[in-house]
Amino acid sequence: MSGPEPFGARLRRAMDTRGPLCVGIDPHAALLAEWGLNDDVAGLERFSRTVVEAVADRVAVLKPQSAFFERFGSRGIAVLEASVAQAREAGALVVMDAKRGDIGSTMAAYAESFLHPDSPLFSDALTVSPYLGYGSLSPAVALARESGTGLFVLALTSNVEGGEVQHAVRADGRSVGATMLGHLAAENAGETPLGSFGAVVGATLGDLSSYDLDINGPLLAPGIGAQGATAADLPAVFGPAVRNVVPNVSRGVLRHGADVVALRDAAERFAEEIRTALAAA
Ligand SMILES: O=C(O)c1cc(=O)[nH]c(=O)n1[C@@H]1O[C@H](COP(=O)(O)O)[C@@H](O)[C@H]1O
Repeated sequence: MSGPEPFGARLRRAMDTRGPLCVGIDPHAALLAEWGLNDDVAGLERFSRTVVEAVADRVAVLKPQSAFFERFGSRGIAVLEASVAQAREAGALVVMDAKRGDIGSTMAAYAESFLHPDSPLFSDALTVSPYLGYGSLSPAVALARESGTGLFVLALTSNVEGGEVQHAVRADGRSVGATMLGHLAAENAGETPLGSFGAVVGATLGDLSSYDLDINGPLLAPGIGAQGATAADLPAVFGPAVRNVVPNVSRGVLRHGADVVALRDAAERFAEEIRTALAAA
């Protein structure tokens, strides 16, 4: 019996048809103010609905940042549920950015919250932290395989503080970040056209040629726009793995709101810069 189509295959198709851009839905209080919205549930709802309306029918991936919804408690979560459903309905894949990570039994509950088809927050993929040990993620890996969803595992994050953990060198001489990439390569072995278990690798990190980024899975690359990286940096940072990169832009697009057309144009400019960079790679 064949199960649901795996996330990696669905993502590859979306990237090939729509381009690889991921737009973040990050309703910062400062952005709500810039958009002329109140920092309340109505403002949150309007913000998220506008972003979804502007880009969910054209970009491959939308990535809501759960923290900005959790800030408003249960009513914020209700807005998040609606945003996920609307974005998926419009044909975008949704990566829930909740960065979950815990011991096995609790991890299983986190996984069910986002990756079980019956969950109100069911998403196409979830960001997870492997820093309780990669093996602690195994319930999420198992559920993702079953439900045709994916994971993005924090491997080499875009923030400078990440280095003290991710660049730390283990007794076997490999860095922690490289070890996470190795686990993901094993997870994705033999999958075509692309595995479902991705890594988060910041676009801000400069030359990564000392890392083996060939994990046969997607590389979610935040850091373009507000954090200083550009689309033109992608080939130099990612080398041959650039064709599996899903570049994320949040504030770089969102600061152009509150108008649907302005947001759409901003996303299109980033998408075009990414196309140009990849064509030259
Ligand atoms: O997992 C992530 O998405 C993530 C990982 C990382 O290493 N760095 C990083 O910035 N992010 C997220 O990516 C988004 C970046 O937003 P902007 O800097 O506004 O484009 C935020 O939602 C961050 O939480």
